[in-house]
Amino acid sequence: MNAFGVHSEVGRLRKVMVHRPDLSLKRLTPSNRDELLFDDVLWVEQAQREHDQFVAEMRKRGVEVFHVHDLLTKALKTPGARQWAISHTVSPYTVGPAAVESVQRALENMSAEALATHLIGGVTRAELMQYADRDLFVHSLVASTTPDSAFILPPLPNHLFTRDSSCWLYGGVSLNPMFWPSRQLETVNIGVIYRFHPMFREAKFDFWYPDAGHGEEHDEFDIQSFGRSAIEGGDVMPIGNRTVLIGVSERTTAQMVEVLSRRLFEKGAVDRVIAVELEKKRSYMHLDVVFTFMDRDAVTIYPKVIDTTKAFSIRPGHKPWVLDVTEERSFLGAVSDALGVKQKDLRVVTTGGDAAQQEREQWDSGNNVVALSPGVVVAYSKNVYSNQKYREAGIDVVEIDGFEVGKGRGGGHCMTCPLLRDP
Ligand SMILES: NC(=[NH2+])NCCC[C@H](N)C(=O)O
Repeated sequence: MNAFGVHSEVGRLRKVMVHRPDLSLKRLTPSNRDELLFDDVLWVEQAQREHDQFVAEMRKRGVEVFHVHDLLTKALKTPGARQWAISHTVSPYTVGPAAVESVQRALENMSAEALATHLIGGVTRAELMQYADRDLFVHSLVASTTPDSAFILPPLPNHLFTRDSSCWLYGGVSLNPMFWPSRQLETVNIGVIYRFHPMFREAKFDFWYPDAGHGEEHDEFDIQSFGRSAIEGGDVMPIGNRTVLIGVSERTTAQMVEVLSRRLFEKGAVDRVIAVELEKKRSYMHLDVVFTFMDRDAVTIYPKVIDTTKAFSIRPGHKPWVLDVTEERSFLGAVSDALGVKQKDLRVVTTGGDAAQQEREQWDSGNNVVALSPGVVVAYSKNVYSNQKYREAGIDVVEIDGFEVGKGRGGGHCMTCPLLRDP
């Protein structure tokens, strides 16, 4: 068995990457939380307790859990990693041309652990000055006009949602160009992990996107080339049977679905991509907030969105650069067809309660469950109406608290990046 690869949405989860709330979440304030895509500030210690509970439930069931901060610290100790991380994070685009050199030098002076902390948690001018030369002030307008407590490098609180910055599709991984500027640097950190951490360096797997190998010798990864072509892992699901579902959403463009589909077809990794169109709206920012799998033949849906959505199947065309795109009669019909389940046998469980309760629980990630094995899912305890329905449908629901961690709008599915999962 390969060390990494994700072959379904519900097969036994064996390895997963998560991010424990840390400095980056302490940086959230009422004035920056909007731009940082959080609906409120968090009580970070409580968020940590909730996250620890989530991790404990997974470990109890045999899942090997890796933390982003640990992986990044270790990766940064590999020769070349520090330089790659710093040069991809600190550019004229992030700190202004005049400060690039001094900020890079300052980060060079940090230990691997401190560097990981600040690549995730951002760095204020005051913090940076502990590591930087005084000439930073003389040359940089950015440094001169940034107050001490303001950021020279931004915090990345959405690292909490490891689902989005990268995603595994069968035997390879995609490092995703993310839609909002406030999330784009996450992919650099995650890229450092996959490129330089010994555990990944020693493993055999493909990079679906960008098309690059391990390490600095294949360095096509350039944050500044991120244009309109965005994709986020919350929209992407390898459901098995050589099929991938991808939401075309606020965060994932049709252009990028084509790019990734073509690449997966060229590499012979999949035969069919089902693209599902979602309204571009914060509450439905990704496919996985309105639709997730609970069992081989069971899904949870937010009916208001899924009942009316359009879906298209994309298959390899007659020439390598051509794609065959056909509209499906219904999204759930296409999903059952791809799974080899008769549509009438697909168990579709809707968000619980009346219309108002459904809207509230969808907002609180009631449809965003993560399966640990077929029929066993993790869900927030606050979604009482939905959880009860899942149980009535025969699903084993493991409840965790999500009062604080949920404020960024994500549940168990968003907070996990599966690294190894059975078919
Ligand atoms: N896979 C997901 N649904 N992730 C949720 C991401 C939430 C995050 N605050 C954002 O807006 O980007």
